[in-house]
Parts: sequence; structure tokens; C-alpha cells
Amino acid sequence: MPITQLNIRAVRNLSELSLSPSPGINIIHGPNGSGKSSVLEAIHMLGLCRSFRTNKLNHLIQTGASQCTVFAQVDAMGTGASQPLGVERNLESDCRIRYAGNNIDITTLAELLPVQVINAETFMILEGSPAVRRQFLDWGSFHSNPEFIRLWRGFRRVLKQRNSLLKYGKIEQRIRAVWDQEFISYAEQLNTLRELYIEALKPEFDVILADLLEGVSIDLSFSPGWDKKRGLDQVLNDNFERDLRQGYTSAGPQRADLRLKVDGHTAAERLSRGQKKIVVSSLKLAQGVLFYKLNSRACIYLIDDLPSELDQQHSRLFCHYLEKTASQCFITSVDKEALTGYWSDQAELRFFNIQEGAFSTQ
Ligand SMILES: Nc1ncnc2c1ncn2[C@@H]1O[C@H](COP(=O)(O)OP(=O)(O)OP(=O)(O)O)[C@@H](O)[C@H]1O
Repeated sequence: MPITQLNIRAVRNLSELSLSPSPGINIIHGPNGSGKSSVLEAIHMLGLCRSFRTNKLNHLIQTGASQCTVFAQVDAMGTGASQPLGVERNLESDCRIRYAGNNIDITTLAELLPVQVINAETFMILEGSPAVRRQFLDWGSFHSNPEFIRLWRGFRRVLKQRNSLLKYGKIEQRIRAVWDQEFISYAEQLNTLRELYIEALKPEFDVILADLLEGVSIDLSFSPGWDKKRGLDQVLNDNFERDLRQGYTSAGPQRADLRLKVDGHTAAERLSRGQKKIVVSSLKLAQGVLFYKLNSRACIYLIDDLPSELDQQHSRLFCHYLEKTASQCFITSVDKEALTGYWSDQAELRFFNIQEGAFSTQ
């Protein structure tokens, strides 16, 4: 049971809000503009120190306030013993994170409270740029292997250095060889972890999708960002003159992508809007199921406006799989009724009615 108590202060229209969530399904309902998504945003800040709606954190801080705070009691390891976790952000963008009486960094925080978001933007996994799919992929790789973050950071550093040499326009052969060797070493290790993650995710995704989207089979595959037949060493050599002209490295894990195909065609071009939502929801559910299998603990789902565009049958199946992830879920909906009746008898359901930034007792 991850979050046992939550207190939010000065996040958008939520001046001061407290809730004791259920370990299972929490449904936050209320009219447009009442603050439903802001509750999810606050929990996201608790898990990642940032918003999922904006890069400009000043928008998150309530107008007139100089900082926002989210404080919680969390049972991160599911042992039954809760610890205090607090995240505070001010207008200067400083972020202070305290857990069990100690300051911790963002990576430790992200490990502690794995948060999954499903909202309108999530559907960009199919339609958006490769960067969106890499983010999806790296969430899973990060949470399935503790080495991933070190390799990712090392790779980013080497890529930045290589690109600045390329921009400079002249690179001595000896220096280029040193950087390329480091680039290849990080790239291959990073790539192995991503490949392993997708191999593990695929069967989970296939099972969920077969239930949620009858008659449509999706081929999910991973593209590393370079032609593996030639090898990265050869690719960097072959591309060198072009990279020098352009001033950046054109092949490598920074170009990795996921491919989703239906009968050989790109899923984004073939599927209906509703079907795309089902595919993306299945990917996100598969990540939750796999996370649980690998870590013996569950992640937290933040789902903004679940009922939109899923019909009753698909909403029911979605809720069934959500329960299977064993996650604590926070789901928003304008209509309370739209989310009743989809859950098993065992589901621990709690409803919160929000009106103008405060919970209503009615
Ligand atoms: N920095 C801020 N300070 C104060 N209020 C804000 C701030 N940013 C946004 N708001 C207001 O907070 C309110 C809650 O927004 P939120 O998106 O959480 O509503 P919602 O209940 O999810 O609405 P909808 O159902 O329309 O999606 C809105 O009225 C919005 O104008």
C-alpha cells in the first residue's frame, strides 16, 4: 500500500487538501475545473518532483504562493510500515525532497514511488515522436535494472561531448577514437537493457491486448537507433562526414524507437481513435503488471479522465487489468456513476468528491 495519507498545499487551486486514500482504487470526481487533475499532479510531484502537465513549474504553484508542498505517509516497500515523504518546490524551481527524516535526490525518489500516468497525452505514444516512446521504454528499463540510470547518464554525457566536438567542426582522429569507443561501450550496454525490457514486456502486452482488442494483433518491436547488421563502430564511421556537417551524432540509442504494427502497417495510421487508446492503455497496464512481477511491489497509477472514449465493455476490461496490477490507483472523472460497476467485489474502492479545490462531505 504505497500512500496511506496525503496532504497537498498550494498546488494550483488546492490551497490545503488532505486525504486518506484506499490502497486500491481512489476515484476523484467533481465538475470541470474543480481540481481533480491537480490532485493527480500533486501525487506526480510527490513521485518525480515535477508535473505531468507543464514544464513550467511556476504554473503548478498556486497564484500568490511562493512554494507548493506535497506531504505523504508512504509504505513504499509494502511492509506495512509507513514513512514520511515530503516534496517542496518554490518559485526559483528549487526542489527539496525529504524521506524518513533525510534529504534524498530525484533518482532515489523515482525508485521509491514509481508513478504511471494515463491521460490524453499518453496517447502520443502511438502518434507522437520517438522521444515519447523512448520515455515509455526508459521508465520500464529504469525500474527493471538498477544499472540503467548510471548507463543512461554516462551515455548522455558522452553524446553531449561528441556532439560539441562535431559542432566545433574539427576532430583529431585520436580524440575521435577515444570518444567513439566510450560512446559504443555505453550505447551497447544501454541497448541491451532496453532490449531485455521489451522482451519481458511483450508477452504481458500480448495477453492484455488479446483480451482488450479482439481480432487485432499488434506487432511490437524495438529499434535500437542504428543498423545492427553493420555494427555501431561501422555506422559511426560511415556517418562521420555527414555528422560533422550537421553537427550532431545521427545514430545511436538517442534514436531508439518502438515500432507498433498492424498487418505490416503503422498502428497509428491503421487504428481508430478508440482502438489507439486501448493499445496505449494495454502498454501502460503491461508495464504495471511487469513492474509487479519484477519488483514484488506495485506502482501507482494516475489516470486522468478514464471513461473518455472507452466504451463500457472496454472500460470494464481495463478496470479488471488495473486491479491485476495490484496498484494503488487515483482516477478522475466528471461523472461518479461512469466509474461504478466496473470493479470486482474485492476491489477496495474509495470516492472523493471535489468542489472548488476542497473535498465535499456529501
Ligand atoms: N497556479 C494556479 N493557481 C490557482 N489556480 C490555478 C492555477 N493553475 C490552475 N488553476 C485553476 O485550478 C483549477 C483546477 O484545475 P484542474 O485542471 O485540476 O481541474 P479539473 O477538475 O481536472 O477540471 P477538468 O474536469 O475540466 O479537467 C482550475 O479552475 C484552474 O483554473
